[in-house]
Amino acid sequence: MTKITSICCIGAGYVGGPTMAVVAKQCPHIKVTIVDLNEARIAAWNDVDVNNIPVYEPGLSEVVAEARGRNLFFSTDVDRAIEEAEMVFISVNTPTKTYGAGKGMGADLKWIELCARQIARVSKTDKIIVEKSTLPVRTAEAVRDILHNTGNGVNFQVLSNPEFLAEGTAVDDLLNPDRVLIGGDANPEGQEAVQALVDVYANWIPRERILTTNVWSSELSKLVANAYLAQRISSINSISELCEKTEANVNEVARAIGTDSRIGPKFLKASVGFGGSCFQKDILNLVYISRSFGLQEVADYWEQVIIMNDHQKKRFALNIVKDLYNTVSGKKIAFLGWAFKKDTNDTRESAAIYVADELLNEQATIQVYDPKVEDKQIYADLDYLGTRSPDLNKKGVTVSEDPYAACADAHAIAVLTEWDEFIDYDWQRIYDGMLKPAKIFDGRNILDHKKLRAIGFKVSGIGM
Ligand SMILES: NC(=O)C1=CN([C@@H]2O[C@H](COP(=O)(O)OP(=O)(O)OC[C@H]3O[C@@H](n4cnc5c(N)ncnc54)[C@H](O)[C@@H]3O)[C@@H](O)[C@H]2O)C=CC1
Ligand SMILES: O=C(O)[C@H]1O[C@H](OP(=O)(O)OP(=O)(O)OC[C@H]2O[C@@H](n3ccc(=O)[nH]c3=O)[C@H](O)[C@@H]2O)[C@H](O)[C@@H](O)[C@@H]1O
Repeated sequence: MTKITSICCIGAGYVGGPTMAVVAKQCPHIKVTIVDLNEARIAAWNDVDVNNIPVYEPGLSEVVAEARGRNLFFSTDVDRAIEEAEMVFISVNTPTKTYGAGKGMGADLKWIELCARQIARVSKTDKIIVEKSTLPVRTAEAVRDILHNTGNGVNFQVLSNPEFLAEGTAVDDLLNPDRVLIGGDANPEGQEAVQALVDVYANWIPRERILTTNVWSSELSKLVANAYLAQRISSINSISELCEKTEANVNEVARAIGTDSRIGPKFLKASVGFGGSCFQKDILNLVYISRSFGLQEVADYWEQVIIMNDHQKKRFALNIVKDLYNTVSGKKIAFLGWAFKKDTNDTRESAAIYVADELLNEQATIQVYDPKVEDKQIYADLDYLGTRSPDLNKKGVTVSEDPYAACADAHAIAVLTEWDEFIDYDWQRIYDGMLKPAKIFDGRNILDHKKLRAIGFKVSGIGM
């Protein structure tokens, strides 16, 4: 049986970095090298001040501090790390395609293919290749084909090992996962590779939580898990709109249904809409795959989750306009939060971007405060949409490092991210500094609405 002593991970992003740092922490006997083409990113992972690592996750800098230099290494020398490793994880980005067939729907697998070709070219010894990126079902077939047809005659086993961590809780999720999923071939070589990876995780995860399946079930389960989670959010968000028409309260409805053990309480928090790099991308991918097999009804069913989410983001923005007497032109709206959820500096597909875009179309001026997101990221997010010139985005949006300054002289505040610190602000002070009537649109239902109303705010939540 293969006992793994050296691992390479291609891709030092939000998944590769935390995942492999935890593997290194929990397995001091395994040398883990994380490689990336992005030199700035690797330099940041190697920064002498461990607080400057490029991914903000509670507890991550401590994990990196413990393992870095001992058995955890970050490098741009991709070839060397592949060559030295017995097991190579591929954890590169797999975004939605922006060109050609499947544009806007299918996953762009060009980085996966580049990795496969590089591994094939460089490898001089047998290796286990692990798909850590989220991939369309049957991608392993293509990876295997490239490895076997362009390699140096060495043996490769391809496993699927999708990652289920959520940002903001990545370290906890990795240390104590609900399950780890490993898909491999049924033949003896495939099963030996599966066992080698099971043995890595078994260093800290109880064996009964390590599930093994065939490769295709594993690849597909990742897309389905994200689709189910996102579907719950779109479902409760659809009900939030009905609540607003009927004087029902979506928090009460969520509690009432969530206490049914068959439904369960998680992922029932109505919001301004889900964001993050994966839910939308993975559902679009599922829709695209279904359509490519001619499964129109299946595709339409899942696509509705995205349609509902887009509606929720737009509805939030348009409610602000409506409530501010049908015009926000020249009015200042303060945004509390830009990240797609709390405890992360990640802004990919954040609802805040789309809400800002709608309000800028209405000629609002926006001042953003987010405890972890830098101004250049905010402008990059808006520029990426291509709705208006970078100059106009800079004119319409300013970024503040102080929440009180961001809210000063504003007509309204929109809460876009559920950062805990927002709850405990001195709301009287904020109220005093705002134009009246002072309005709050709580896109996360996190603030104490009763208390705010007592101060004098006009408060709108989601679904109430
Ligand atoms: N972000 C998340 O919370 C989760 C993401 N995933 C999946 O994990 C995968 C990676 O996601 P993230 O880490 O968020 O992406 P990311 O964009 O943060 O990181 C990917 C990294 O791969 C590097 N890269 C791309 N091609 C390369 C190559 N040929 N050689 C070396 N480096 C290369 C890029 O420079 C980048 O730094 C995606 O498939 C995603 O769907 C899965 C679970 C959670
Ligand atoms: O594949 C991925 O990338 C990951 O996607 C999600 O993780 P993540 O996007 O990091 O964060 P979530 O906690 O799932 O939140 C996603 C979005 O939904 C929103 N959300 C979440 C829960 C809820 O009840 N309501 C709600 O609006 C969040 O604010 C956020 O914008 C999944 O939870 C992970 O299991 C998965 O590994």
